[in-house]
Amino acid sequence: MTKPLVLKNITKAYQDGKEKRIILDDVNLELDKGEIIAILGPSGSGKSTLLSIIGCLLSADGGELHLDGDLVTVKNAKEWTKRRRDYLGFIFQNHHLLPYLTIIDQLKMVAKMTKSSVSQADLLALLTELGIPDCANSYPKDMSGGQKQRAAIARAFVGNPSLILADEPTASLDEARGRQIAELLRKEVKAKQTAAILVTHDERILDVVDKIYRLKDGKLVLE
Ligand SMILES: Nc1ncnc2c1ncn2[C@@H]1O[C@H](COP(=O)(O)OP(=O)(O)OP(=O)(O)O)[C@@H](O)[C@H]1O
Repeated sequence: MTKPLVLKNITKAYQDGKEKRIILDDVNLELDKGEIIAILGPSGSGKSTLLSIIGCLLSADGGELHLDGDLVTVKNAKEWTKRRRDYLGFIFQNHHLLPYLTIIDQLKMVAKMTKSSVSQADLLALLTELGIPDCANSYPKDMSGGQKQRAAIARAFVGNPSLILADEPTASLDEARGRQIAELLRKEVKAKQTAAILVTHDERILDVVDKIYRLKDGKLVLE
């Protein structure tokens, strides 16, 4: 079975004055379809760096990144954009919704960009699954933080990506809403058999994930 993500011996270092600081030191990771994992680690441990490499936003110094069986070697930005569109969905700490489009129009735009043949009814069904059918024609400014994050999850799933990358998706929400968002994410991952990586400091949501990894001293370790 093709895995949504395989990382082999990923390395990354940054120049710090005259010194080279190793941030990722032979990181290996595999995800199966329908698997949701969390990556924890103290501030500065390299979580964003790792997520950026997986998200085709930053090149590794060494190692291999395979998305859905496709080896991503090209450093050409056009190829990266295509990889992001074909394989990935992103969820950020602060929703990143467009202020000037209604939610349904934002979903339609992603459907068009990813060339996926979803109907308006499919998109409305997705919003219903996420508990915000009434927000279809709303603008982000008229929605609560939790509703916006639900819309951001919906947007990440449009186009059926094989892997969702979520960077601190609950950080801007209170405990109850944070949990609801994490549980919804898990439900969608399982229903759609997408894989997902949650980078988080939020230890309260760790029971929704299948596996917990910690990034420490450049190494990714399974708990
Ligand atoms: N472009 C860069 N040039 C030099 N150093 C960098 C660069 N980007 C990140 N770093 C350093 O690499 C280390 C890892 O940063 P990264 O942002 O990946 O950590 P993080 O675990 O995501 O932290 P946080 O939880 O605070 O977001 C940090 O020490 C940071 O200062």
